[in-house]
Amino acid sequence: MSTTPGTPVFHTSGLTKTYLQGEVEVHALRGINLDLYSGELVVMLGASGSGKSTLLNILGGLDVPTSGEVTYLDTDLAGASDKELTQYRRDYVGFVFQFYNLIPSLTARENVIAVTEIARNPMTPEAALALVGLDSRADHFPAQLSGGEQQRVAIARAIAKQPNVLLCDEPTGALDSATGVRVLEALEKANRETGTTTVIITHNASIANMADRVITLSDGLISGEHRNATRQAPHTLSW
Ligand SMILES: Nc1ncnc2c1ncn2[C@@H]1O[C@H](COP(=O)(O)OP(=O)(O)OP(=O)(O)O)[C@@H](O)[C@H]1O
Repeated sequence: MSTTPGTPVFHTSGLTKTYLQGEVEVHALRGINLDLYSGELVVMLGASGSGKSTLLNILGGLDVPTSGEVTYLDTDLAGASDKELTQYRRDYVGFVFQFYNLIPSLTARENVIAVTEIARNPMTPEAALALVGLDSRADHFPAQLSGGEQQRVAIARAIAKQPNVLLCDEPTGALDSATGVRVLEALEKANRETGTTTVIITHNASIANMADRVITLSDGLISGEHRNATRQAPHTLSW
């Protein structure tokens, strides 16, 4: 299955990000021109330091660019205030990070509820946990779950508010291949069943075949882009 491009959700043009480390300027992004489309699953590849996290953080409203344009639908993310970015993240964006950031004293269900309580249009915590195959573990605490299961709870938490976009930064980075595949299956299913525009960043090229589209970053620039004819099921991937 492969989606055809629909409406652009994100648009960037000439996007740059420069960090100052002491006296030294680090050019993390050096002119990114990119459109991301509604409902697509994009894998973003690139070596360590190529700018993947910086780009994802700007798309997710966690950081702002140094120059250039970045819009989410009609919202200008480059010129938004902190308050507007907070609202944007709360209403539209789900994040999944390499380390799961679950609250250890809360069960899986309660970790999801922490988000659904403040969301505008959430699914039930049970539905979110069922989507990642963990409905039977809802009353378990993070310490009673494996790394892969904890990451799936983190995915349930991210998708429970039904975000328009799901941004995943190395979601399998801390996991072995078999466990990572189950996490990718949960992300693929969430994308397919909820239509959330999904970006997965990784340095692991094996993951690219599950995407509608693959974008490669090198040294702060897009160095490659291709569309897969079909999306390969995550269970066929290994590394
Ligand atoms: N807060 C910061 N302050 C200074 N430099 C930074 C900061 N964040 C990122 N950088 C630098 O910007 C460049 C791009 O970093 P970024 O984390 O976006 O790359 P990445 O492709 O996600 O790498 P990795 O795969 O290792 O996470 C790197 O040279 C990094 O050291």
